[in-house]
Amino acid sequence: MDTICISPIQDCPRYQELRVLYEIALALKGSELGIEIAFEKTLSLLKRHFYMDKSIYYALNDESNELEVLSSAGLSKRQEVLATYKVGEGATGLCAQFLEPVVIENIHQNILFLNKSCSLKKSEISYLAIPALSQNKLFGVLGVSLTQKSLCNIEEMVTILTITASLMAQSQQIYQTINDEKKRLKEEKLYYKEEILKQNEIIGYSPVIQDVLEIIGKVACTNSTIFISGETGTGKELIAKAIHNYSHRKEKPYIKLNCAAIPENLLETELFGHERGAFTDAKEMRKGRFELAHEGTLFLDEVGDLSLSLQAKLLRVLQEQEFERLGGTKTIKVDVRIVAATNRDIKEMVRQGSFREDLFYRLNVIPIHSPPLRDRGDDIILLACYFLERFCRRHGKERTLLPDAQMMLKEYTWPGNIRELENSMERIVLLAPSLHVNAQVIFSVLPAKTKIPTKEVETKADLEDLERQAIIRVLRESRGIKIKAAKKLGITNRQIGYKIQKYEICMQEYLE
Ligand SMILES: Nc1ncnc2c1ncn2[C@@H]1O[C@H](COP(=O)(O)OP(=O)(O)OP(=O)(O)O)[C@@H](O)[C@H]1O
Repeated sequence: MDTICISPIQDCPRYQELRVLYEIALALKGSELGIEIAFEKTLSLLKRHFYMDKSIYYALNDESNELEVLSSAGLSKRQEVLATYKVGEGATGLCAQFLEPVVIENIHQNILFLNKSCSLKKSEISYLAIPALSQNKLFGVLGVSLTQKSLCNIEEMVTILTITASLMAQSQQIYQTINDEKKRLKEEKLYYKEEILKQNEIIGYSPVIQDVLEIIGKVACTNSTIFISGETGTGKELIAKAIHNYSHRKEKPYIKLNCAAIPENLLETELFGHERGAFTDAKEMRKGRFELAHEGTLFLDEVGDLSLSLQAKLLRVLQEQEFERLGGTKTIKVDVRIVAATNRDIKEMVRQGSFREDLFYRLNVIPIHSPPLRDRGDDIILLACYFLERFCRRHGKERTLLPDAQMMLKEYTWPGNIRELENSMERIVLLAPSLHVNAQVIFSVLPAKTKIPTKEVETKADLEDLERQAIIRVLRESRGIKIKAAKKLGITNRQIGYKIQKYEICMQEYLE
């Protein structure tokens, strides 16, 4: 009986082709991390297995509409640069133009084979250009040149190369998507970083704030303790942050503790931390703000609210730069720069005995006074415009301050200082009915006792300003009805029309 001999599957040419495709798929796996190496492997696999002279992957440059070599097996770096084709140019370009494979059986006798890389050898016979498509979009062209040794059933080769080109296009697409996303996130990060920096900017040109900025510039890079005094909302925390940001500690932590916001019994733990089991709820060891601020800056806000017993503990840390966690015996050494602040009259507290004198002198090494807003002159308008712009951007609106509105802002006393101005500007952006914000709008957001300012009439401009304000007031009272307003003012309809035009009064604002 004849024995049937079954050849091992490895000897079957189909199996070999599948094997190459399998290896290509493996090479392209993980190509999102960097496609150059994966593509190089792929092209080398093709070249080696099918005895090609060279295999090249051209990526489509969307902007220039050119095919540029992304990776190759068989070309030198110089040849890669030379081998750039416009879409439609030569066999490679035609393949990209018509999104179809282009087969040149004899490259030595075909004008479509341009040989721009100047790398044509006698051994090369045929050239195949295959479009690399993913989701019907062209990403590039896979070009290979076959030799006498290449096992050449051209049709089969086109199939294998079409599968390979498609896998390469998909890899390129994923890689590009990830790269674009990374770029977008990087730009976004930069934008937010700048925004945060902008929000930490101390705005102001008035002499009083310039003095503060000068002191910050001089002392930020030292390790001296700083004591910031000033009314609520004057920017004491902003000053503390600026000191940290301008110091050599800026890359280290900036830690804040508001001494007034934490109950007395918890404040000690907040400052110094606690060991596990120090008290009933202490299930884990916890570091305090002093430890967290190691090598950085600790901002003690409302330090005037510390109890006398905590003042004594704080004094010890400031003197020795060491402490123990609550319930612990280990001494912890820290290197922390202290910036303290209060809006209370600390000297008076020292006189009355509610703030330790020795602690006050320890903290008050470099005193900085944050001036109230009412003393900052034109900075009020500068800050108002700064906040107006910020809130307009945030709420997608457009608003501008008219001169009478600016005058009113300047004349108000701002007991809540810059914080009050900031909040008022946000309300104005949200409530102002139209682009031009006038004194009436400001009046409606400020506390009731505020008066619409009246100015002495000295010049023609003052007189005109007064006339403008009177017309606006009457227009508002008349709900934008011109004839009614004219009657109230005792002028004709034509006269009021002329003045509305002259003073560029926006009627839309007063119509209901
Ligand atoms: N010169 C300034 N330029 C821009 N924004 C400022 C300025 N001063 C203060 N601000 C802003 O005003 C608000 C209040 O400032 P901050 O919290 O620093 O005041 P504070 O004096 O620490 O207040 P408190 O005494 O209530 O703790 C913050 O939003 C801050 O960004």
